[in-house]
Amino acid sequence: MLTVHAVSRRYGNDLALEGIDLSFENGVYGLLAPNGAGKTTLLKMLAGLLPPSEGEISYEGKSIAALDEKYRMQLGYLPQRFGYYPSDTPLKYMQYLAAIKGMGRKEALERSELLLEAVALGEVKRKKMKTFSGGMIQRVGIAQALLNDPRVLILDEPTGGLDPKERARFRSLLTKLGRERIVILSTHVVSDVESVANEIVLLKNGRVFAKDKPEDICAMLAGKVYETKVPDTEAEAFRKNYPILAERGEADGWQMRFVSEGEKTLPHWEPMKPGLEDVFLYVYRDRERQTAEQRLFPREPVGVGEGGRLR
Ligand SMILES: Nc1ncnc2c1ncn2[C@@H]1O[C@H](COP(=O)(O)OP(=O)(O)OP(=O)(O)O)[C@@H](O)[C@H]1O
Repeated sequence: MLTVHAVSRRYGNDLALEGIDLSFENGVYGLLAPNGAGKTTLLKMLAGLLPPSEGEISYEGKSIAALDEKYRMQLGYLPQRFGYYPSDTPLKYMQYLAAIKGMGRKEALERSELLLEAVALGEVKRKKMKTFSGGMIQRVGIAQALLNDPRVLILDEPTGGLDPKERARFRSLLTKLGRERIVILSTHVVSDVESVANEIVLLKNGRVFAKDKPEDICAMLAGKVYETKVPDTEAEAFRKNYPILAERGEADGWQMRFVSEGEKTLPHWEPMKPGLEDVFLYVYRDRERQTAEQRLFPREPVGVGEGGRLR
């Protein structure tokens, strides 16, 4: 088990994270928050690359700072940006990293080939990485994080640059990996983790806002999400009264998806099952930005989001 106990992290006088308590067992954990919320800071501390300003992180009951090398042997880490030589092939790059980790030549070659196959780069393993797309590079990053068959796998925004097919393949790889290790990944894209994470961690204002199964996180908004058609003349007032999760401009008004905290409902409000994206949008709603946006684009349709959902 990996535990975070009363951890805070400062940068100068700024407190990026405060009083973080978390524990992770085998499974997939999605660390979900908008940019700048402290995801990278938390992951770097979990990877032992950044010391907490206060508190302690321990693995199997021992401080990771004290375990040091022993912890690193159990750890796989994919940083947000990783360094490689563009003229290297993925196979050469993997073998080089395997050598650094102390693997013998034969084992390094076998393991590198196996992992490159697993991320569907087997056919291009001897091609120079400078010819690769962003998604292919990201898959090399995922493969290298698995070189030492880690018990703890930490991935910082691993799906950046992946196309929808690559994302789907990555999600199925995650599910397999999470069966026998701790997998923690950060993202600000809800659909990356909604279907595969055993638990979601939401960070807000430098603290843990929630840590729960996706369905229990969604239950936070149970009975509070509705959709309705609002005529143009009433749209402005409606937006002021209710947090809007999504809206779409149509010929006869606005199709609004919104949250109502009150007991009172209207007959033409259609109750909706809340999804993780609804909770994300609600928890991280930014009233000032929404107001400014509405002033700038008062009648612009917002469009349809991923998966055909309104945004
Ligand atoms: N080295 C640093 N020096 C000063 N402030 C930092 C440093 N690293 C991060 N911060 C600040 O700490 C806060 C959290 O940043 P962090 O990078 O952890 O967030 P994040 O959720 O990972 O965002 P992103 O996805 O954009 O990387 C931000 O306000 C950021 O400006």
